[in-house]
Amino acid sequence: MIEIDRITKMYGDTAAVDAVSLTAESGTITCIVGTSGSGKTTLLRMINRLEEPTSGEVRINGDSTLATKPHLLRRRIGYAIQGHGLFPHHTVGRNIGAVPELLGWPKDRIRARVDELLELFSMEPDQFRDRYPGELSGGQQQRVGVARALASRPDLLLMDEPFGALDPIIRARAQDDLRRIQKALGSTIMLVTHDMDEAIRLGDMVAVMDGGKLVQYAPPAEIIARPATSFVADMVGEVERPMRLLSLVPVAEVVEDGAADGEALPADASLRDALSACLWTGRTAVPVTRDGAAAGRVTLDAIRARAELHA
Ligand SMILES: Nc1ncnc2c1ncn2[C@@H]1O[C@H](COP(=O)(O)OP(=O)(O)OP(=O)(O)O)[C@@H](O)[C@H]1O
Repeated sequence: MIEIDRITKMYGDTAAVDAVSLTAESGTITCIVGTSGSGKTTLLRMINRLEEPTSGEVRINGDSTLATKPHLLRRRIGYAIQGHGLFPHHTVGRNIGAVPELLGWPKDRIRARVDELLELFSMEPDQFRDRYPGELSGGQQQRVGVARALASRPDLLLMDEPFGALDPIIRARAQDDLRRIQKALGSTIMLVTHDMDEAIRLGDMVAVMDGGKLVQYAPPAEIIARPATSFVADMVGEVERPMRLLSLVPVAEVVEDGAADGEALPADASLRDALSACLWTGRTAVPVTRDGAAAGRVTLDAIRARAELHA
């Protein structure tokens, strides 16, 4: 569990981060979202003490980060930034194994971990282990950067706009990969982004920052349905709220008995996908499959009911 307790950073008379408190459960993703200058990066960098707080503290599994020397703390906390920061003259394998090497892991354990991570990130170890960063695409470099941050099984992974440099299609894939890998490894992640879509898509919890203050800390569905301030509402975007709500609900939640014509959707597709399928085919229901077998249908009425605000 990560507890951020009234943490503040002053630059002169200005609070870049103003008494922010939040608790993140282990094994979850927390997305910190806000406009430029709202204090997101400063908040993130106070967690691994790249910035020292003016006041307040952070506890990781109950221990204050102030009790550990910063360089030792940073070995327990992974850090991935936009542009990945790989060592250009080291192979992919050495890049990923950098922190385990610092921690003195035996060579065969490092090698096994590097291969395990490459496989998780869908990069064939034999093909990629000995390449140099310059021989990879931008998306592959970014994956190696995240793999490196995860290599020592850190208590916590901090990510600052990790997908900022990727084009939209690769970015969506990178987000899906991160979600899958986070679930597989049970990692705890805090991720900074200025993109509300990314925060909603990735976060178990979303922390919205404005002018150094935490203005809302809630699950994505609540941020969309009940924005705490007009700033949060603006970030969510009024017109897009119904579509955003639909994108959070799997078809499985509203599937009903019965048949429908047309191409079936898997039960883990979102209601946004189902709506799109209905509109595109001009039908009022789409069939649903689970593990390849027919599982019923989802109707336009059921989708509509979930897109309306019940606030
Ligand atoms: N070293 C510093 N000295 C003085 N002011 C600083 C310093 N670092 C950050 N600030 C100020 O603190 C505020 C918060 O900055 P921060 O980088 O945390 O914002 P951010 O939300 O991450 O923005 P961005 O998305 O643009 O990176 C800004 O007003 C910034 O100018």
